Amino acid sequence: MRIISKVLELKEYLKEQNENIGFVPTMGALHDGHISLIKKARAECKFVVVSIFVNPTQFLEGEDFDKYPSKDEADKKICQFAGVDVLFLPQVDEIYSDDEVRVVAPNVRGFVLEGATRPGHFDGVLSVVNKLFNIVNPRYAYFGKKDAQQLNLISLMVKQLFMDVEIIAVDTVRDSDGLAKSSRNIYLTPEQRVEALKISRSLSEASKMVGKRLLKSSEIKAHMKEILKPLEIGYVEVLNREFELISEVELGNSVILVEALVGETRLLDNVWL
Ligand SMILES: Nc1ncnc2c1ncn2[C@@H]1O[C@H](COP(=O)(O)OP(=O)(O)OP(=O)(O)O)[C@@H](O)[C@H]1O
Ligand SMILES: CC(C)(CO)[C@@H](O)C(=O)[O-]
Ligand code: BAL
Repeated sequence: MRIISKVLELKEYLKEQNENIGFVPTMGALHDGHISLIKKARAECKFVVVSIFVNPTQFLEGEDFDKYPSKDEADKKICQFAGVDVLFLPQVDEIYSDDEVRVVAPNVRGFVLEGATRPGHFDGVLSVVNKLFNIVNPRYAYFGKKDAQQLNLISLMVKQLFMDVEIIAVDTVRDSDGLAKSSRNIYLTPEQRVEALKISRSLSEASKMVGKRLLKSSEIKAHMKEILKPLEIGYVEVLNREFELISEVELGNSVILVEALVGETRLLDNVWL
């Protein structure tokens, strides 16, 4: 595995590889969710690039940019073990300059759900993903369904900017008790971790309701909100795969999403039905 920090060095190195590149962008502190993205890329592509970059522009003032978990040595070992060809570790001052050309998230889809609690977050995500795609020039890029809105907006960017990359969505990996793996789970105390299980439970209960053909969004949301008590709920929504609100679950075309605060940690989860 080559570890490269410089943009031009990476571009030169990738030019020598005449293979389709599979790309997995991350912010590090790698866990089984990231590993499943990397494994899928490894299985499907001859050449795999992983990036680790804690992107400052997607954090709002007062968020956890300065304390975002970092596990450099463990991350390198994980990538090596998973058969990654290149680990890209760019520096902030090479990725960004003072007066930037900007990518802006769409007015509606970029400012609802996560975008409502974190206005501007998706401008930062799309800007950096755009830059990373231009640097790596991947044929396939792998993103987790856990961050469903991010996945939706990146797919939209690729389509609307006519980019030559295929976005591959990867299922959410969970702990054995159901909690979706997330780098931020390490912020949880043991008690908060137990509370956090209400999030995945609310979604599995929602799936059961749908299994019994109770499809009304309002009923599903009310039931989930009961289960989530007393957590502070960011949102509970039933959407179609185009990310539009729907009043009834459409099987094969729906996503139920939750965001809740556990202590000070904002956790996301969703189920695709
Ligand atoms: N549990 C998971 N299952 C599958 N993919 C995941 C999971 N968690 C994260 N990913 C995906 O890994 C990629 C990198 O995500 P990131 O490095 O932000 O990790 P994260 O665990 O989502 O971090 P955070 O705690 O900040 O949300 C994204 O495409 C994300 O959707
Ligand atoms: C896609 C991403 C790597 C952009 O910084 C980040 O938002 C993430 O890790 O999900
Ligand atoms: N996985 C989402 C990255 C973020 O919360 O900034």
